[in-house]
Amino acid sequence: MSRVSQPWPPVPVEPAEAHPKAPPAGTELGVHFGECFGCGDEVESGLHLRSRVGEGQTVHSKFTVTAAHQGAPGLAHGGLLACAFDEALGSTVGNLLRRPAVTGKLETDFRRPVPVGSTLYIATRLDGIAGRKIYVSADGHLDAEDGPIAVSARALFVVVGFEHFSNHGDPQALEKLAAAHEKAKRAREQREWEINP
Ligand SMILES: CCCCC/C=C\C/C=C\C/C=C\C/C=C\CCCC(=O)SCCNC(=O)CCNC(=O)[C@H](O)C(C)(C)COP(=O)(O)OP(=O)(O)OC[C@H]1O[C@@H](n2cnc3c(N)ncnc32)[C@H](O)[C@@H]1OP(=O)(O)O
Repeated sequence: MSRVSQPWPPVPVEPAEAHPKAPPAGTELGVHFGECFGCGDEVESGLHLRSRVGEGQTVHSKFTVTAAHQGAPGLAHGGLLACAFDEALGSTVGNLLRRPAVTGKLETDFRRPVPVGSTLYIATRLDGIAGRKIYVSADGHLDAEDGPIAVSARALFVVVGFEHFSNHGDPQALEKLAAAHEKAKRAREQREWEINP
């Protein structure tokens, strides 16, 4: 079977311009929800993925594989690696475009094993927009930002109304997301104050 994939994005797209209020390059992005398995600080065995805005339409994320993330002995579970990419890609869409969106399709290429104890550096870019459809892709580098690519992913996110989360999930979803957003903003201001008092 060939590794050659279909053209990407699969449909004609407009360039994805960052929202005028998108956080600038260098900004450390906070937890979007404390109970999120991908980034939440309240989930002990979660991925605790952390992200920083890069230059252009990019976000740089990283997470360290622990014993809680194993599939085969000593190796990361592929589904958890896919989760890390869903989080990194979703964070890129949400923070750079500031539009609520959910994953419609997520494709992963697993190229090298990812051992427990290694850190995956995930570089994500916005590839384009077609109406409500947002195309985004990422490479996961092993143990360094320029390390070998262990996993690549590409995804379609579909823009939804904020009511998607309260109608289909927790009725308090919007309040919980807003509270997490405020907490992340305060933490960011505190960090900036410590760096530039
Ligand atoms: C998650 C938190 C978000 C919080 C947002 C708040 C603040 C944002 C700030 C920061 C966010 C930070 C971090 C976020 C981090 C992680 C994110 C994790 C994301 C997830 O983990 S999220 C869970 C998994 N996700 C789902 O739970 C989706 C279930 N699903 C549905 O809810 C519907 O399925 C939906 C809404 C996708 C579409 O439904 P719909 O009825 O609204 O629209 P429709 O079906 O018409 O699709 C419209 C156009 O997309 C095309 N299309 C759709 N799906 C396609 C597919 N699979 N392949 C090819 N094309 C597809 C159609 O073909 C059509 O294309 P066209 O317009 O050209 O005809």
